Amino acid sequence: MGKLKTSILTGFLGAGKTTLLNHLLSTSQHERIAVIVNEYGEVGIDGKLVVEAKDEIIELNNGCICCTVRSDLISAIQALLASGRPIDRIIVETSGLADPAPVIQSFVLDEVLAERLQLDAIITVVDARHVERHMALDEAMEQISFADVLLLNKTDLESKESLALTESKLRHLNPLARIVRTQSSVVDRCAVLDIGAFDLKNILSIDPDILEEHDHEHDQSIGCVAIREPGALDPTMFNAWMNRLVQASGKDMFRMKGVLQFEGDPRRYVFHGVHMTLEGRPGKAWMPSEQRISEIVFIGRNLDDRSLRSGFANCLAHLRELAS
Ligand SMILES: Nc1nc2c(ncn2[C@@H]2O[C@H](COP(=O)(O)OP(=O)(O)OP(=O)(O)O)[C@@H](O)[C@H]2O)c(=O)[nH]1
Repeated sequence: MGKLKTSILTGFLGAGKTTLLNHLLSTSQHERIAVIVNEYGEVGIDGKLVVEAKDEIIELNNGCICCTVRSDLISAIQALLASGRPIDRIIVETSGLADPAPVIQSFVLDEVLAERLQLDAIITVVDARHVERHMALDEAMEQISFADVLLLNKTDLESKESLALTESKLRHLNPLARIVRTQSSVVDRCAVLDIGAFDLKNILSIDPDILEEHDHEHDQSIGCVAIREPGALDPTMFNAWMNRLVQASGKDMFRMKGVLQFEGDPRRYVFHGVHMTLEGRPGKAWMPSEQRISEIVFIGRNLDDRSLRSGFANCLAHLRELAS
């Protein structure tokens, strides 16, 4: 029995990992792909944004796959393998704050994973617009250094000159990785899957201690606030609040994402923020039988939990009526 190909998708918060995952799933034809999605926050949004229902999606939330939920990753994959379900490939999307080294370590050191899986490549998505800012953070640097393929994404947002400069910085940090420029993470599957690029020797040359167990810590000032709320939001108030929020704290607000219930709208509203860039679009309609709940996650530096919660509450339509 051949080993099951496994790819790790990594890249800093908001770089375009889920967009890439969706692209790979929607162009997968008959392949059966098991997807493991890891999110830092206790409310998992990515699982709801992954397109293909035919594929198996395992969510590992409330912690980073590189530390708190690392053993969950190993157990989830072991359970998947033991289930005997037919699978052609595994794709693991790490949280945007994950250090890839301990994740790689799990694939090399765990006996079951090492025997049954073949780590095909580490694919790192880089946000061309925010890469400079992200490079100040260890996690982002590690994600770039360990990559076998670097997707320089969001090319639509930057000039040719800026892209060339970023590419030379990436090349300096990781001379071995192939760099592919992308918009909306659209890439030829052959450039990222079944490329057999992962090589432990390369990884050991970057980090000779990678196979040693050692504790690592994330920057303690970076945190997460997650809100789940059944009340409908007033879209005008919500948009105004978001604009004020990014003006005031866009630098430290790394990521916002949510699936929201807007007053009078039969569809979900899918919302993304990456620093100052905000994007939203209507999503799937709510089913009559399901409870409509807005979920939003904020990840950033020195987040003010109380003010985010009260800002959100101020946008609730039923409170607006009470106030007037
Ligand atoms: N302008 C532009 N926006 C993009 C591009 N690729 C992705 N985005 C947007 O960037 C935002 C984040 O994309 P995701 O795919 O959710 O990013 P992610 O890396 O999975 O985010 P986290 O899981 O939170 O770390 C979304 O609003 C996307 O629509 C691109 O090439 N250009």
